[in-house]
Amino acid sequence: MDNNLATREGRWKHFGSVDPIKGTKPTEKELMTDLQNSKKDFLFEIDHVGIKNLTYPVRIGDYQTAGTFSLSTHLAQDEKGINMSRILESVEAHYDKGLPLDFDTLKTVLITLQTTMKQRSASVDVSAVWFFDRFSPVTNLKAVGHADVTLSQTVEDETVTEQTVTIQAAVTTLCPCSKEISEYSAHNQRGIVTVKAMLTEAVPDDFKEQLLDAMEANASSMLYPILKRTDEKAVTERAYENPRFVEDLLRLIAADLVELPFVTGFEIECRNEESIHQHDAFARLHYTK
Ligand SMILES: Nc1nc2c(ncn2[C@@H]2O[C@H](COP(=O)(O)OP(=O)(O)OP(=O)(O)O)[C@@H](O)[C@H]2O)c(=O)[nH]1
Repeated sequence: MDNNLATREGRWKHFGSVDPIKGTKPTEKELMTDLQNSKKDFLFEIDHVGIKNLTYPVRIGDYQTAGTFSLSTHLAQDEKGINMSRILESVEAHYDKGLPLDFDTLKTVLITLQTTMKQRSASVDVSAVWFFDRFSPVTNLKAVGHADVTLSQTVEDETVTEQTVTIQAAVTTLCPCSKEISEYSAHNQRGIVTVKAMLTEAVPDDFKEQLLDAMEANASSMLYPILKRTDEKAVTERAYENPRFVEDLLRLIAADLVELPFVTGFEIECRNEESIHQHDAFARLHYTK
């Protein structure tokens, strides 16, 4: 074998790598131009500038999961750019085996971000799969269920000005019309429920659980990871006893959300993946208290 191929460096050169040139630009940070910090009239202030699609570990309860982050700040008219590296530094400052995915932690991240960027507002959206313990209805066997969750928050001058949570979960709906007109049986389907709730700044620790309960308890049946025969009988009969049109489910969830004191408004969409059609049925409403 060619001696040059016995080392990495030799192989790299063999495959076309070349030595770095002796450059003329500074290599020490203090001597580098800080273009982002240029000050003059740049025509417009910017509402949001930052990063998207950042994947970073988050913790929800006992489970660690992957969060997809968007983080941004305001930018004044006389500043050319933000120091983007400080966004990750602000997240890292509050990292503890994953970033705890709750509004208190997000607020501390945003205040760190706003302060280090010297801007008047900062915003975050984090989407993650929310894993939780789910027990089968009769045999009480534990397994892991999941829903999709997005937490969004904006702070201005260290005050929370906007806070929302979006939860998407799947349920069973059994068709009331089918039950009514058929000699036996009724078709059912998987319903996808999405709730975006506008929240007061103070929320109870179990705010996600309360919202998910409104979404699932009002369906014909909720979904379970493990079902033994006794569970399956209970789930099947529960669905037959609680038939729901897509409109029924939407309105019943809305009625529960109106009663939650920490919810100031909401948007709900229910979409049924129809089992007797190739299309889906859907209903959507928004409500401000
Ligand atoms: N402002 C801005 N930065 C960008 C953009 N795209 C990439 N960057 C990155 O921003 C990084 C520089 O981050 P800064 O935080 O400004 O680095 P720095 O000035 O050494 O950091 P400080 O010591 O905190 O001031 C570079 O590595 C760029 O890759 C962009 O469109 N706008």
